[in-house]
Amino acid sequence: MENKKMKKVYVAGHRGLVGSATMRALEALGSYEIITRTHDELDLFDRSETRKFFMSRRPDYVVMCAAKVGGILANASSPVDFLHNNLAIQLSVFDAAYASGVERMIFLGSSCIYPRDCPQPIREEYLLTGPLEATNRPYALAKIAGVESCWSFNRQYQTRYLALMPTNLYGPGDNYHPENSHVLPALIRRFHQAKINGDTSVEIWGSGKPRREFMYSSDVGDAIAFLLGLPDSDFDALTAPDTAPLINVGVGEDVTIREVAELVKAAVCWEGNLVFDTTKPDGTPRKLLDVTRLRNLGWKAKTSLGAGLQATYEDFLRLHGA
Ligand SMILES: NC(=O)C1=CN([C@@H]2O[C@H](COP(=O)(O)OP(=O)(O)OC[C@H]3O[C@@H](n4cnc5c(N)ncnc54)[C@H](OP(=O)(O)O)[C@@H]3O)[C@@H](O)[C@H]2O)C=CC1
Ligand SMILES: C[C@H]1O[C@H](OP(=O)(O)OP(=O)(O)OC[C@H]2O[C@@H](n3cnc4c(=O)[nH]c(N)nc43)[C@H](O)[C@@H]2O)[C@@H](O)[C@@H](O)C1=O
Repeated sequence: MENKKMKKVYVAGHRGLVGSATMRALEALGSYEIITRTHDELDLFDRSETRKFFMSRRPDYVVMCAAKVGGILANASSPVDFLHNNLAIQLSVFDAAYASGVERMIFLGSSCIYPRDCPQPIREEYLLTGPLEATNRPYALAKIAGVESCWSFNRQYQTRYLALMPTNLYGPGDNYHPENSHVLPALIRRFHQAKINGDTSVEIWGSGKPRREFMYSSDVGDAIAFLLGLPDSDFDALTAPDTAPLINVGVGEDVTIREVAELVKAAVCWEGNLVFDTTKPDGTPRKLLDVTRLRNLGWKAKTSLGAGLQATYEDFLRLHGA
């Protein structure tokens, strides 16, 4: 029987929300040799060190989960960091991946790269058809540059780089910072604190009317493992030089922020009133992804919002105490 060499996968940002979910999914498969570096061990801003690492370890595949990431307020208050940090990391990794002959790369974009007011659900071809949402324009532009890098390398050098556009994500090990995090971890923390303190009301940013599509991080990890492991014919078709190499990753349904706040309130078992602070930004009114392309390849998310929230709250309790 043929003894096939295990593919060596470098998961960049393996301790983050998506990176840790990717690690779980790839480790469960048992068919890859996984290599990692913490931020302290390898700062991906450093192009020369990044190139040295790639040339010495020679990964076959790369999953690019390292990025500057944050919620609506973090994006609005540190636009330079969201633009420049992401561009810097991307320049280092694309350069090193090409120089060292990486066979397949999965780059992580985000659903916020699509135009603010584009038709719903959002199809991949709506990219660059209209103005972006102001609260995350710098981050979105950096990520659009990442998609364009994938496509440009595929066109100029016949590489196989694929950009995934995940929807809003949440799950174990998320960032629970009160101001800088995304809505779900922020609300888990705030409702939990209200329960401990015996508070009778909790503040929710914005009007509660924006709609968001939420995906549990283990599902995005599974989607990454699924796409990374596609047969050559399918992966080549997704990354062919004449094709925009991007694919949406979502669950196909969304809820309002008011509805998700009610779900978190129930998961935390807290009784009280929601108070909407309309001095805070709403951001994009809606960004529901069309996931037909991914479903046609044979992948679908498994975790319901209710089950994912319960598991995430249990993880929060483990990390931050009951
Ligand atoms: N979270 C979400 O809702 C969504 C995320 N995405 C995308 O998924 C990807 C992963 O996001 P997520 O897991 O949430 O982010 P996290 O912030 O949880 O993880 C990012 C990881 O990148 C590492 N990192 C950041 N800067 C550097 C650097 N200069 N050198 C080395 N490592 C670095 C971080 O390490 P350290 O903490 O030590 O700095 C961390 O481990 C991103 O590209 C993001 O845009 C897309 C859609 C939604
Ligand atoms: C993943 C995605 O994440 C960001 O975009 P966003 O979807 O707007 O993400 P968010 O989770 O921060 O907010 C979603 C909604 O929820 C409301 N909201 C209520 N109360 C809280 C709250 O307490 N915290 C936060 N953060 N939001 C709250 C908030 O006002 C908004 O209407 C960008 O980084 C973008 O670049 C990106 O990629």
